[in-house]
Amino acid sequence: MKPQVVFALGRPGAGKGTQCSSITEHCNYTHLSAGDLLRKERTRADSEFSQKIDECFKRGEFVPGEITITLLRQAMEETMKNDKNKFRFLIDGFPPDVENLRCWTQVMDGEADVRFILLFDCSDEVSISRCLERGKSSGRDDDNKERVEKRIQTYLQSTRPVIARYHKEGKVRAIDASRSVTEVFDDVKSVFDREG
Ligand SMILES: Nc1ncnc2c1ncn2[C@H]1C[C@H](O)[C@@H](COP(=O)(O)OP(=O)(O)OP(=O)(O)O)O1
Ligand SMILES: Nc1ncnc2c1ncn2[C@H]1C[C@H](O)[C@@H](COP(=O)(O)O)O1
Ligand SMILES: [Mg+2]
Repeated sequence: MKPQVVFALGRPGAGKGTQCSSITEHCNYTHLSAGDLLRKERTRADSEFSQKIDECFKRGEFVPGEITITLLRQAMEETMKNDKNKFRFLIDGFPPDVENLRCWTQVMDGEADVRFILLFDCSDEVSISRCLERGKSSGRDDDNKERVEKRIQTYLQSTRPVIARYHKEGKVRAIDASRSVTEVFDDVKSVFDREG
């Protein structure tokens, strides 16, 4: 089966990771977080990509699409090799910019279908307050006010153009992510029920 992909995008702390975990429990989707795959690869001593990933993270730049897509592709192939029924993927935090989107289109068009984009919509205030709260226990070095504000600016400048492109194709399913986890998930479930 050709992989069926849903991208989850939204401001930092919008709840992408939280909702994606629930989706995998209720629907037959495998959750892949681009950020988590990159953070893991960054620490692998034998990785051909770790140095480049480290440089990009330190500079606050996005890792080139070639690397991120290689990791996503490996994760998808591994999942499908273990269970051929697992061909539905929920990819969280990707594509973060038009360069990564261009690369995805070049490499993956024909190999995977992008079904729709789940857009978790919330204000800057909600984004900041959730990241700061998460920062009390997450251990993530980007969960502080300065870095979150910078990540919001990057989201607006770099990720919004990606969303605009998918919007033109009628593929964006926007959800008000500022409500409670359960209320947001009710809407998420409705989207998956409708889209199949
Ligand atoms: N609807 C919600 N209401 C209140 N808190 C929430 C909600 N959804 C998630 N949270 C909490 C859980 C986390 O501590 C924090 C951020 O959620 P998380 O799912 O990690 O966001 P995210 O994956 O979109 O952020 P990032 O892009 O930074 O990884 O907010
Ligand atoms: N190419 C990339 N795709 C997604 N995320 C990337 C990429 N290059 C660097 N990153 C960084 C940006 C953020 O620091 C994290 C995103 O992780 P998240 O858990 O979604 O906040 O990864
Ligand atoms: Mg996340």
